[in-house]
Amino acid sequence: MPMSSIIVPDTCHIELDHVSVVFGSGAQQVTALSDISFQIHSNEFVSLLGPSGCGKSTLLRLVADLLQPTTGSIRVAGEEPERARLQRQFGIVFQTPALFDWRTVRHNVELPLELLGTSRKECRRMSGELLEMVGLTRFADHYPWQLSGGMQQRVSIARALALDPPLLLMDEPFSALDEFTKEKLQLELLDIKRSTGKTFLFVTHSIPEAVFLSDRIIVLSAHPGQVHSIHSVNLPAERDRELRETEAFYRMMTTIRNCFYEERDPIHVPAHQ
Ligand SMILES: Nc1ncnc2c1ncn2[C@@H]1O[C@H](COP(=O)(O)OP(=O)(O)OP(=O)(O)O)[C@@H](O)[C@H]1O
Repeated sequence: MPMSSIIVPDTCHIELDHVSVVFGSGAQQVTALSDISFQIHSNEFVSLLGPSGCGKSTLLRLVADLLQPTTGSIRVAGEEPERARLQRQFGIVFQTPALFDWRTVRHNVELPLELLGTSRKECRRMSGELLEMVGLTRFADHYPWQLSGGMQQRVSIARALALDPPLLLMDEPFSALDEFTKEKLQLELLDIKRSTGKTFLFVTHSIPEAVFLSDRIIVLSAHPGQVHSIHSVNLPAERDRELRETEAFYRMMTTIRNCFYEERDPIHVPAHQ
C-alpha cells in the first residue's frame, strides 16, 4: 500500500469546537448535538459510542461534509470539511455496503480511481493491492450479489481506501454482520490500521467493539447529544483474539458500561431500549 500522499499539517487530525446541530423548527425542532468539542490526533482510532439517537451519525456526517453545523466549527486536517473532502482527505464506510451490483468487485474498488482519470493499468495494480489487503483476491471478478455481507463490507472498505485517504470515517460498518464475521473484520481493521497508519473515526453502539478497536472512546449522551466523557483505552497496542478474555478488557468494558448507569448525570437511554 503506498503511503498517504496527502500531508496532514499537524498531529490534530479532526477538531470540533463548540459544535451544535439543530434540525427543524418550532414544535418539530430537535437539538441533535449540543456544544460538542473534542480533538482526534493523527493515527488514532477513536470510537463514538452512545445509545440510539444520541447523534453519532450526525457527528460523522458533519466531519464528512454531508451536513453543516448550526453553530461551532470543524477542522479536518486543518481545513474546513468541504475543503478536506475536495482534497480527498477521508474515505467513508457506511452500515450498508452500497456497492454497484452491475460492477465486479474489482471494478467497484476501482471506481473512485476511474473517476479521477487513473490509467487502466494503475487502477488494476491498486485494486489488486487493496483486494489483497482485505483478503478478496480470489473474488475480484465476482459480483457483489455473489458475496456474503461480510465480504461486501470488505469491498466497501477497500473502495474507501482506494484514494489512500489519511482518515477513514466508519458508521456502524459491522453492525449488520453476525458475531463471527464481525470479530474477524475487527481484527482485519486493526491490521489495516497497523499497516497504513491511518486515522479512524468509528461509530458504534457496541461497548465490546469500541473497547477492542479503539485508542480512545468518546461516550455521547442523548437528547441532546453531548460528550458525556472521553476514555483512553489502556490496552496493548497489539490486539488479538485472546485480549477479549483478559481481565483488563473486562475492566475497560465495565468502566464504559458504568457511564450508562451513573446516578449523577446519567446518559439518557430511551425507555424502549
Ligand atoms: N435530517 C434530520 N432531520 C431531523 N432530525 C434528524 C435528522 N437526522 C437526525 N435527526 C435526529 O437527530 C438525532 C440524532 O440522530 P442520529 O441518527 O445522529 O443518531 P445516532 O446516534 O446515529 O442513532 P442510531 O444509533 O440509531 O443510528 C435523533 O433524534 C434524530 O431523530
